[in-house]
Amino acid sequence: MAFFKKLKDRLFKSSSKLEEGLEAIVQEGGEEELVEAAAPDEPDPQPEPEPQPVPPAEEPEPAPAPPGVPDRPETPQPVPADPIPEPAEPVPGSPDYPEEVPEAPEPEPVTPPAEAPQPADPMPMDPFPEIPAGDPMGQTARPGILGRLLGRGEPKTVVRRTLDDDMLEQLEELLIASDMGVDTALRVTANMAEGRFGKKLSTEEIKSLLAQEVARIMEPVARPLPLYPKKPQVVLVVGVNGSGKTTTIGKLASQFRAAGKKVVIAAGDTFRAAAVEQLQVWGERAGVPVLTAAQGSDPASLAWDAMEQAQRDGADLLMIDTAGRLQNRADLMEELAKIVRVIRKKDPDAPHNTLLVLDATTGQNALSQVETFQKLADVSGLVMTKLDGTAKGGVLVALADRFGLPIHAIGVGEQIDDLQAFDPEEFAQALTGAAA
Ligand SMILES: Nc1nc2c(ncn2[C@@H]2O[C@H](COP(=O)(O)OP(=O)(O)OP(=O)(O)O)[C@@H](O)[C@H]2O)c(=O)[nH]1
Repeated sequence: MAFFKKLKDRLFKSSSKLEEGLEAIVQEGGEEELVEAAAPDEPDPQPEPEPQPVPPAEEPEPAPAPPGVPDRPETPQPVPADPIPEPAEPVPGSPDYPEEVPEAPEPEPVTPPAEAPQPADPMPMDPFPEIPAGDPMGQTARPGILGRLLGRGEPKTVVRRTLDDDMLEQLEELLIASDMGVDTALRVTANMAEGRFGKKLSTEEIKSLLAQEVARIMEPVARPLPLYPKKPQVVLVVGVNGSGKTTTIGKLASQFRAAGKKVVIAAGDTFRAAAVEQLQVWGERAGVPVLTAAQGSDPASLAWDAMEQAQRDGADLLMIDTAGRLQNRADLMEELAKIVRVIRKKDPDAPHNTLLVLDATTGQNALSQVETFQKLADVSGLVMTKLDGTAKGGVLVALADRFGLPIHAIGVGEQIDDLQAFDPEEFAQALTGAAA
């Protein structure tokens, strides 16, 4: 599936929440204006995003689905029960002459007719029939008809609202409610307003401005996991229990393996049998060996063994899962520090990456998790999971704005291929619902 479509589909909760909010703000104080209908036969620009796979190997994506759906022909209007009185009797045989004179108007209050009656000659009130694909009628019809069929020439309206203090305040509130955080929401709205104060804006224009601002903030942090010419490159994976560490390790392992890399996983949360089993399942799925140790044994000792095996096997990548018990931070800090001390005996530069896995559904809580884990470990980058099915996708903007840590990937589902490289523009469009 095209990356953009997938992300947009999966982020629909965040996007629809923002879209609805923006729509409501503009409708509230806006005025309807007449606009020229856009020429529907203009070429629709369809940028083809080239998503960067998380591992270095290119994962070709099929062309994305068109981001915008062209205007559908007008929905057929049910013929009013009381038709417009005809000034004169239509002549039988004339195009206006109805084939059957109805006995009496039959209102259908519950279900509209599947197909509105189609008198021989279309009148202005007639529903416009759909043009079947390839129907030459669409080519040969009179320009007026074609224009009408395609919606051209129809008077269209758009609601625009003047950007004033009230509207700015509402926008700020909406962005805060979308988990962007107060500071980021203020900065984003201020930037959106710059040079536009007192101007009239439609929902689509605001969405597009918002998407630009979001993309600008996200651009510097969209960085794939850096790969070093080190064997093995050690990736320590940290995060609270349930954030998606195991799943992310499995997905990453699978992608790296598909890119031709040799991967070893160490199940470093030795206290939780379920966590180890889960990692073994993912290792199997990814076709990658998972090193485990007896329950309750020292994770640092497992890390040492894993380092030895990875070196022996000539592995490119060693991913070490860790415990996520924040209840006892001192213990966790010591455990992580010990793992690092031990692997540094084998490679003074290890771990080369310390990935913090965050769960998007926790919203603003993700910010405090970053702060906590930065104290516990030397976090080098983030993976944000569960962006599908949450209305809290805005937290990623707050994270980028506040910490500037690289976002290496995002999780958009529970399947093995549901880990995507982070693309700031596509994310911004998916989040705001702006057209590409
Ligand atoms: N929808 C969705 N679910 C995810 C995603 N990533 C992980 N999950 C689910 O989140 C739950 C927790 O994921 P785990 O990978 O087990 O999390 P963990 O951090 O390893 O948790 P512990 O094993 O408890 O330490 C599982 O049910 C996963 O299927 C994602 O991107 N989207």
